[in-house]
Order: sequence, then structure tokens, then C-alpha cells
Amino acid sequence: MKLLEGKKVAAALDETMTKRVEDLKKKGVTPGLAVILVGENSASAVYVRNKKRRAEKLGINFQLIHFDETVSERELLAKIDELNNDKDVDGFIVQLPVPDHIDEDKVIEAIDPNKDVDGFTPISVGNLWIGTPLTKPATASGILMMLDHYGVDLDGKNVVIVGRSNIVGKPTAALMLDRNATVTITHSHTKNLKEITSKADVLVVAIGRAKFITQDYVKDQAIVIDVGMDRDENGKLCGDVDFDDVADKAAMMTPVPGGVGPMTITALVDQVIELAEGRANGK
Ligand SMILES: Nc1nc(=O)c2c([nH]1)NC[C@@H]1CN(c3ccc(C(=O)N[C@@H](CCC(=O)O)C(=O)O)cc3)C=[N+]21
Repeated sequence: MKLLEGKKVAAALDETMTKRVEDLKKKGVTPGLAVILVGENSASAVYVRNKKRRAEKLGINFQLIHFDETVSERELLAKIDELNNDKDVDGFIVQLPVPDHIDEDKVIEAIDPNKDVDGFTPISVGNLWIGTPLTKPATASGILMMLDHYGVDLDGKNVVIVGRSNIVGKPTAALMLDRNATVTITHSHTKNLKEITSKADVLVVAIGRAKFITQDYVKDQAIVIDVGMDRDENGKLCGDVDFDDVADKAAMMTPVPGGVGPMTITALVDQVIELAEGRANGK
């Protein structure tokens, strides 16, 4: 089984992105990324820390806006409006989840689609499904960037996605469809899940259930993409796929950590640089 090493692919792509940022700085443009984090969710703190580290390593101007859990929706929307109008910020995200007293859809809708580097706004999602994405959805794009790096041709392939979240399942289905794959989206109400997943040439799993996918869910020589970020019985980071159980059946598989996670961040920072390049050309 070939390991799809997101961490290595991310490092290789960092080199070209660093060069792009240097070229931009020569034109007097520094790419700007802002992240709004609300509250003290420990997983979010790790992901945001990783985003900050990567952006700063590339020379991107990173701004973290960390609100207390009790921040009002009005205050959050005011900050979003400020970032929408800040010409030095090419893109920004509101790290999800936000506390229950805040309407997540309302917050996402307030983001300027031209700065929506997560690809979550209705305009971005609409453009994604009609095939003209304004901005690329980070995790889904990260998955495609990794498959491209390993030369996986999706045309005509049978792709099964387990999970239908707005962050991963749905945008990944849209991008795979765009590559002429035959896409099936499964979820918690799907009947005979094993029958469907064991026909997949490419299996993408994003359900937040530690080691849920065992080899009886996997077609021989399938490509398995594990987007899970869970903890196993010993509290160790693991994915939605039982890696050891599936390893001798899959042709290719992503590890957790070190697989999709780093590529999610690569897609995010690549998107910010692309927007800054657009700004530099418009200058
Ligand atoms: N507005 C928004 N955009 C997101 O893109 C977004 C979000 N909210 N909410 C949560 C998910 C999850 N996500 C990850 C990012 C990095 C790693 C990552 O760096 N993973 C490392 C391990 C991290 C660790 O050490 O725990 C790895 O897989 O190697 C994982 C997951 C982005 N998300």
C-alpha cells in the first residue's frame, strides 16, 4: 500500500508558494490571511496554530482575532465587516464551530465571497456546483491537490464519500464531479453502507467516528482518503479509518495525522496567495 503523505506533499508545495510570496513582495504586495477564532475549543486551537505557523513560514501576513466564548453575534459580524473592507486582508475564515448563541449561517453569509478562502459562503458554494468556483473549499481542494500530486486520474472512477458535511463531504463531491468521477454521497441514513463503499475505487471518509471504516468496507486496491480527526481508546490522534486493518487491502491511503490535515492548510494558503496575485495584477 502506497502512503499518501500529505505532510511531504505540503512541504514540497511550500517551496513554490514561498517563491510566489517573494515575487509578490517585490511588487509591494504581502498576502494577508485573517482567522477569527471564538472560544477555547482545543481542536480548533491546534488547527489555527498550524494555519498560523504555515502562513508565517511562507511570509504571509497572518492575523489571529481571538474572541471570548461569550462574544455577541453583533460584535462578530462587525469584525467580519471590518475584514471585508481591509485591503491588506486577501482572505479570512471564521474557524468552525462557533458557540451555539451565534448563528453560524448568518456569520458565514456575512463574509465577502471574494475573501471567502474556506469556500463556505452561499455564493462560493453556488459557484462550486456550477463549476466556476470563485474560491476553492480548503479541505476538498487539499484532497484533490494530493491526488493530483500522486497522479491519480479520477475520470470515470467510482468515488464514494462517507459524510455530507458542508466543510468536507459536499464540496469534495462537487470537485470530484468536476473531474468526471461518478460520485455517491453516503451518510448516517444510508442503507447497506458496506455494499456501496466496497464498490468504491476512491473512498473518502469524513464522519468523525474513530476507526469506523474497517477492511470489509473497502474494495481491494481502493484509494482511501481519511479526513477524520479523532482520538482512539488511548487518546491518540486517529482517523475515521482503521488504518492497520485496511492497510493491506488499499492500494493507497492517507495517514492521520500527516495526510489530509496538512493539505487542508496548503489549499488554504495557496488560495490566499492566489487572491494576493490577483490584487497585484490589478494594481
Ligand atoms: N472555517 C473552518 N475552516 C476549516 O478548514 C476548518 C474548520 N473551520 N473547522 C475544523 C476543520 C478541521 N480542519 C483541520 C485543519 C488542520 C488539521 C491538521 O493540521 N491536522 C494535522 C494534525 C493536527 C493535530 O496535531 O491535532 C494532521 O492531520 O497532520 C486538521 C483539521 C480545518 N477545519
